[in-house]
Amino acid sequence: MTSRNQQLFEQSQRLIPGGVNSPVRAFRSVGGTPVFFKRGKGSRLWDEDGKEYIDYVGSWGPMILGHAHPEVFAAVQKAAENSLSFGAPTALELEMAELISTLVPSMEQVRLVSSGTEATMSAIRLARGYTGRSKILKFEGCYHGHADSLLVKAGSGALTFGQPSSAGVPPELAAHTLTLAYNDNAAVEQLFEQMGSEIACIIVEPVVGNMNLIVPQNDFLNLLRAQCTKHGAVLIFDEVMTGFRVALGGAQALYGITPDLTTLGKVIGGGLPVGAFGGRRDIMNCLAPLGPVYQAGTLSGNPVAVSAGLATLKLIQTPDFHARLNQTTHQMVQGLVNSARNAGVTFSGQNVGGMFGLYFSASCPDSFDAVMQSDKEAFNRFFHAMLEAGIYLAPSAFEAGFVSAAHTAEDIAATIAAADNIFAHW
Ligand SMILES: N[C@H](C=O)CCC(=O)O
Repeated sequence: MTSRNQQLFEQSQRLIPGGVNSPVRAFRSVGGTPVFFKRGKGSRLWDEDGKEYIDYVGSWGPMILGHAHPEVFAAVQKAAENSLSFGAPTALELEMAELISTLVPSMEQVRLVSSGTEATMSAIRLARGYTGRSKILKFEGCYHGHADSLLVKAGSGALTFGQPSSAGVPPELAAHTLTLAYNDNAAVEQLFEQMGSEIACIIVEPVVGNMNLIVPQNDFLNLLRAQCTKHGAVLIFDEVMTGFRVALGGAQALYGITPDLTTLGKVIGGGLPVGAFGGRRDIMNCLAPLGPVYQAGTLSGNPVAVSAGLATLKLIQTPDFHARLNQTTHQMVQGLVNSARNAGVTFSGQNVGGMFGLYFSASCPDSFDAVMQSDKEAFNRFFHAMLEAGIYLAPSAFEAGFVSAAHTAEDIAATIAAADNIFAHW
């Protein structure tokens, strides 16, 4: 009998390209039918066929409190009663800007947008406008949303489908995007030596979550800071994924580095579409209406979305929130690593706070090349076996996973037990 998931996917493919509204949802690299979800509560999801899952995708990061948190829901309801949108300033967005500036002090000024892509795209334009330079530097396998300048050697879905650069990006524009290997200090130094005065900015995921999970090594982030300062380039930390997740103050607080600009998304909207970019006042003052860099948005600072974000940000400030999230995530990852080791399966894993990476390789990769060498077929097999067991992992070997505060000891034990069973029959 055809399941409702399958029926919905067949119908969707007729009306929506690939049947999905974002490519990574399509299960293309892992194969099979994407799951159509109907309901979520805490750490759990239910699909259209009524099957229950423990969720480690968390809507790709925003659901740090789990699904349908009552306080977030109440805040949304209250805001919605006053109107869904004004297209004008509100006290709520001021409250959000104040909170962001307090939690992420490098963000002296903030502008709200509606997605991570808008945040990074705007930050790049601002960096170019501020410096009067055109070239930008990004790192292979890092993904900063789908704006033209940033879809060059990109991670996430672009990498999952084997096309890390996109058709439709004019070559003349892509030529302004320079790419180097993440964690390659010598290459960065050499590039800045050769053409530092032409580079407007470096944009980097301080912990990469779009080519699986890669952590910065050998003082990489410090080196980026030093090179930008020396050559007058703007350092942009793309904290869309890491912001409020790896630590309350994001990766910049965890590693003690101050970027010039920061981009935020995901957790800041608590599951509704909010993004933000911000940083040094002198740079932010180049934005219209004060300065010559134009950036705008009809729904920017939307009151309903901002209220979900504010409620979420308030709840994650409770003492030990991030320490507990880190501990839960670490226990889950180590459980899977032990389970594979006991069965003699080549597997590794690591986490930074509530973000984790699982790899079918002997050790955790530290570069794009190392990730590419991991066993993708083994990942796909593991993914499907876990899905069958009711554990929902990201449907790609190139995406980080996420744990929420709603994940319980029972969830972790059930996840490890599922992996024990899978690896025992590997
Ligand atoms: N890695 C992407 C965002 O962070 C996954 C979400 C998407 O592209 O739909």
